[in-house]
Amino acid sequence: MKYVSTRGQSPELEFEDVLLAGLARDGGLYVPVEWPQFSERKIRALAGLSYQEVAFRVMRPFIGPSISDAELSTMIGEAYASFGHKAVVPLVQTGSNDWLLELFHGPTLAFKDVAMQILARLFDHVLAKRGQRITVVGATSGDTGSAAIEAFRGRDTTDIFIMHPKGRVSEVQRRQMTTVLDANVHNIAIEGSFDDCQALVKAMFNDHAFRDEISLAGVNSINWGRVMAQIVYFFTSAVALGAPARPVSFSVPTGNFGDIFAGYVASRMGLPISRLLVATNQNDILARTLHTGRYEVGQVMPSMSPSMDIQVSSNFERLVYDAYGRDGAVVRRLMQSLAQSGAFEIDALRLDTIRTLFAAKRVSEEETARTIAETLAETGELVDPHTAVGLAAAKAERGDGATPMVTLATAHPAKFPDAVKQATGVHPELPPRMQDLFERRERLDVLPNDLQAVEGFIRERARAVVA
Ligand SMILES: Cc1ncc(COP(=O)(O)O)c(C=O)c1O
Ligand SMILES: N[C@@H](CCOP(=O)(O)O)C(=O)O
Repeated sequence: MKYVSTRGQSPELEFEDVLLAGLARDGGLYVPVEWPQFSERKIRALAGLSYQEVAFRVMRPFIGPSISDAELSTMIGEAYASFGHKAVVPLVQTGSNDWLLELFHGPTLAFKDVAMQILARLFDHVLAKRGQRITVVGATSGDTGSAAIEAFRGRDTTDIFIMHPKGRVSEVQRRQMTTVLDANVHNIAIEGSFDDCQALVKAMFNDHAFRDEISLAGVNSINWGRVMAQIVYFFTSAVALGAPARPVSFSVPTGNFGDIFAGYVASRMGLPISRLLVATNQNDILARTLHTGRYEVGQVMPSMSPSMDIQVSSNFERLVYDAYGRDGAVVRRLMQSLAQSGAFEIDALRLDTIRTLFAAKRVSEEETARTIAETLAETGELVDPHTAVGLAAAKAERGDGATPMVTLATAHPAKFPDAVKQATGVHPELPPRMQDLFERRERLDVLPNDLQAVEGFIRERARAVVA
């Protein structure tokens, strides 16, 4: 499989190079040149397989022959061995045709573990083969960072620098990152928002001299490997609910558009998905875009679902690229407009195409709190605020209920204890292995939202620096 940049001005790359490249050198995001196709027969054959077996079959077509079947199987087996549930991502029924897909049974209690655990192993495999070291730099609103740190800690091939917005992640999220004291782990609290952190990552990728000097790599969902691994659970859950014979809808709590884009890819691969519901909190740029066609960046408003406090939603570029017939020149023009004026317009024709699969709903803070309380009362499930955003959107948009509606439960409630306690009076407990999280020592550095300052800090500490 070859990969192209959404901006059309970078050379085509093979999987292993895309994995290490992160952002394309023209500023675009990599996507496969074509979507692998799963016929009805091939989808039917997934029924009854383990999560690991489905993961192998879904990811295999995206990964080149340089990684053998045996190597890939081993990596998948190791990646999911640490999950706290045998099904890896269990489906829980919450209504007559309503389901929660629990994606939080990994080591750091959020859906990011599903991709990050395999991504780190793929990185290690490729780097060991090439005798190469890299410097991973990531931006987080709380969950990507902890999952990445957990997956990459102690690895010889990698230094990892994670930037989070100072004071804007939950205390559990912060401590999950800052109490990991391995020498290759570096936490930076940026004086700014998640969007500032993400803009810094992109600016570092676009600073080609710096990028080459430190062998920069990315683990945010700009990295195709992240999206690829997230496609798997759309397949496992849809097949469990009757696909290919029966279409399924998904409500996806959305920020950076990576998770829901994985659902879109599953649909392009042949999985019968009836609706993909973009569920946003009050930071509703995506809901506004799907309603009006105008993608316009506003001020980030802190919310009780802080991991989705995002205005610049990276992966939307991948959807725009497809919607415009994979025309890199159009994407370049739209992204230039975004950089210059903070907005771009999608024309009516493309918007209609997007709306054939996607719908969107903004969920207020009040609705989120109410949904956490109602879900506990009606189903006995304690859900986190991000999942509650998905549930509230699903309830509002589910129509006559004839199609199964799967809401992605993206984080464990114990990551956001204050919001959950306030809504329900119940304090969600961390699993026993994390009970001492609040007693562990923290290590982090605070830096201004300034590219030079951050690059200087990384240059000083990264071991992959070319002298
Ligand atoms: C708990 C949680 N839910 C939902 C999201 C949104 O996912 P995405 O950014 O892939 O849209 C995030 C972060 O991105 C998250 O951490
Ligand atoms: N919500 C995310 C933000 C980064 O998203 P990513 O999927 O692009 O890594 C987080 O928790 O950090």
